[in-house]
Amino acid sequence: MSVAVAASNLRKRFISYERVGFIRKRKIVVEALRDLSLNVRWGEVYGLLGPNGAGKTTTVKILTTLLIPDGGYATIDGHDVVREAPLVRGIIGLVLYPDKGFYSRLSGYENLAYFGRLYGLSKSTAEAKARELMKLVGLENAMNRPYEEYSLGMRARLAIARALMHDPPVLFLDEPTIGLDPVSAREVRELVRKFRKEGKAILFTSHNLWEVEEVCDRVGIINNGTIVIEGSPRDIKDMLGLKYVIEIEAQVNEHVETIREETVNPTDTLRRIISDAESRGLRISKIRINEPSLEEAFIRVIRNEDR
Ligand SMILES: Nc1ncnc2c1ncn2[C@@H]1O[C@H](COP(=O)(O)OP(=O)(O)OP(=O)(O)O)[C@@H](O)[C@H]1O
Repeated sequence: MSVAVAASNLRKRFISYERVGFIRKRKIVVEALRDLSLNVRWGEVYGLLGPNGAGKTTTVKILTTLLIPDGGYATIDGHDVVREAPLVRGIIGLVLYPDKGFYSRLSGYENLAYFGRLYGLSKSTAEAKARELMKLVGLENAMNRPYEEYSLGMRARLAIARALMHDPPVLFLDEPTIGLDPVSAREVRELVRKFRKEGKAILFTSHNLWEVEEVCDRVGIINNGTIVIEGSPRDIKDMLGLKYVIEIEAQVNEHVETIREETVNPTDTLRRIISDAESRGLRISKIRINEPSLEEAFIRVIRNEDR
């Protein structure tokens, strides 16, 4: 699988001011990114996780040409995000939270058609695409209602539709399910899986770790501006040595025995427990395996880092 998004040693500093007393201000330097590197492959959903202020949005903004890094470089399909910014904009779709830039008096459909024109589509193509995408994101019944009347969930769906107007092969979805009800959030996850199947590369951020675990092939946990651990959710749990809990209920005649073991290697442990139970003439009636969650991994990583 080749690389769609490549970031190498990205650095970004913000100069800001904090108040000291009523009038005086003191200059502060915020190191938002410190040598951040990551790759997203074609046909992959990459989840960027991190606590508030870790640098996720800054990373997304650099990769989508909205911010210029102070150091390092990044490419999208081999094109430099700074030197070839206009070209890069043509091959990426972006959903940024909170979404901005829709025209409140225009309908959802008119907004999409308008952005389609900005992407260089002809009037008829933009209108056809707008109709198709309103349907895809489940807004066909609200096509002609003004944007200002849209609920939070409808706005989130429209933002996804806008990101798809020019059919980009690379998608950046910054908290695309925030504020969505469970049914709508599931529909968005299904859309993301559909895009992956089509071979698109998707960078996804969310604070919902359960969701990230369900949708992402690989995850990078970012803290204080750099990736501190990366891999599939399973790999990350293994790297941290998180324990699975295996519980087995076994019977001999009327007697029920519960065997419970914590392990980092569930396959081998399960095999051993089953063979021990069988050699003792026990009949296994229930097996339960509790997998550690990505949330546990996340908390472990961030706590260790902050120590
Ligand atoms: N324009 C700016 N000026 C000053 N500081 C900024 C600016 N934008 C971001 N920062 C700082 O950079 C750091 C990283 O911010 P960023 O928005 O990338 O975090 P994040 O991981 O997306 O956080 P969240 O999960 O809260 O959205 C934070 O300390 C933030 O205060």
